[in-house]
Amino acid sequence: MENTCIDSLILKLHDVNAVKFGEYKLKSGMMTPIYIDLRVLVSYPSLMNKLSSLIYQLAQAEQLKFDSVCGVPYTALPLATIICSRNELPMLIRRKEAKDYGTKKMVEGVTRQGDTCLIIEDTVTTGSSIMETAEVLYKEGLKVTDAIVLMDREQGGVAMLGSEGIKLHPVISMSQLLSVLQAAGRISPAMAQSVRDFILDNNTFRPKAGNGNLSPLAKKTCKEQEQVLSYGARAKLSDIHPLGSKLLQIMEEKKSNLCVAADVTSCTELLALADTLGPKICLLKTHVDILEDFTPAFCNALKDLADKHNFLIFEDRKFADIGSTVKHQYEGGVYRISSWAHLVNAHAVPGPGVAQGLRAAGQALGRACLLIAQMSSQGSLATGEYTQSVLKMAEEQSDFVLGFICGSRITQKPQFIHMTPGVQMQAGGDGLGQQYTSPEEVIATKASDVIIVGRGILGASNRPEAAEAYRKAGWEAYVKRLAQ
Ligand SMILES: O=c1ccn([C@@H]2O[C@H](COP(=O)(O)O)[C@@H](O)[C@H]2O)c(=O)[nH]1
Repeated sequence: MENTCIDSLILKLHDVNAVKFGEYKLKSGMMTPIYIDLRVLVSYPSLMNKLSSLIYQLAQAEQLKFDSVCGVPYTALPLATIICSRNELPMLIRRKEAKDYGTKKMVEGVTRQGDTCLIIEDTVTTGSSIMETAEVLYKEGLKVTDAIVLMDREQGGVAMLGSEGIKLHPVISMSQLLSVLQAAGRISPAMAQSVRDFILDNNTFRPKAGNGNLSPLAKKTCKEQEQVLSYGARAKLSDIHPLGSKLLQIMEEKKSNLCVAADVTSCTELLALADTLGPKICLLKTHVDILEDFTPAFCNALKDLADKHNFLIFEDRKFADIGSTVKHQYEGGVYRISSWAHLVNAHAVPGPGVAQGLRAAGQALGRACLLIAQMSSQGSLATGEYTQSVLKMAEEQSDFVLGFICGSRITQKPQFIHMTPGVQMQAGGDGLGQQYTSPEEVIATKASDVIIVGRGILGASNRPEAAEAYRKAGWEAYVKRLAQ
């Protein structure tokens, strides 16, 4: 990007009164001798076009990788619109307030879990407006790694956003603006110096001491560290559920993050699967209610195989009723699930009582549960704020909830284990709503911990060979994530 071009745009910004000197109040309440008012830009389309081009050139020069662009409302919205329209990039619009009808969405546009969104902002002082937008995008399951700002006031925004894991790229800095205006005789050297002094004296960023003081989003900065904790290291965490610790140890020992979804309808076939695939898996997932010849003896035989091959059993029961009912369903009836399944899962729809009911029957037996935070099926309603509420529910009951069924990592807390169904070597679907993602994408990119594979293995002509291919792919993706 040429400086002469930026210099002339700075002068143009001054011409149109987008840069004002005097006594002004900032969003934070702080009084400032210089005010940048880029709201006026909408009245100067040619200037708006040029500034939008500069922003996009910077994104290209920095080789930023993103799937969509979101302008911080409202001033940066038209800038983002021009950039996206001219370069045919998908755009997202962040609402400042949810509609009270229709979808009630906070983000308009198509969002896909794990996608990266580039934020565009007009002016940054503290960085808080970018952070507010990032938080809304995080809730939609998006990642934000970079933001571009037209005008950085150099008062701590870069450092603050950096501490939250977002790299801020300024097009114009306050120092540059002051130098250009001074050189052009638009402001006196004394004025330029007094503004410089103000900027130096009013840095808004104070790094917080220690991880414990970090905001939830700042903890996201520790994301990389926590994602790269090995399964073995996580197994030794003091606050991990004992069964979570056991599972992580098994994963480390067997070099396997593969859970087989043993969706077959005969006990004999299921037991044969458990015996042949047992050495390759950390977890075997059942749907006991699809077995046509279920007998209580089957449960004992399965438990023996789990001991023989050192894997855990996960009954994918998806409990979703009031606590009292799920307690009966879990420990009673024909299946007596709590007596043989190490792990079960539950929807969070009924509220915390569902996990309380399961805990009442399972805790004394050393069992644990997973909450369903997201689903692999097309059009799933378990997204955004729902997923965040599931996370909160899990945090409040972490003595019994050891992790999640999800499409991608939803929390950086290393004691929670993330398990992802809808996995096949080739992305695609099954015609009934199931959507598939590859082991590499699930573990290395989406930072989940366990791949759950059913038909990718069951439909293969050689099941042990297919299971080995999935074990290897899942493990290699994990090793890659550790090395990132
Ligand atoms: O969101 C979810 C939750 C659970 N499942 C279960 O996982 C397996 C997937 O089987 P495939 O043959 O690999 O499609 C199956 O038992 C589902 O009930 C899920 O797919 N998605």
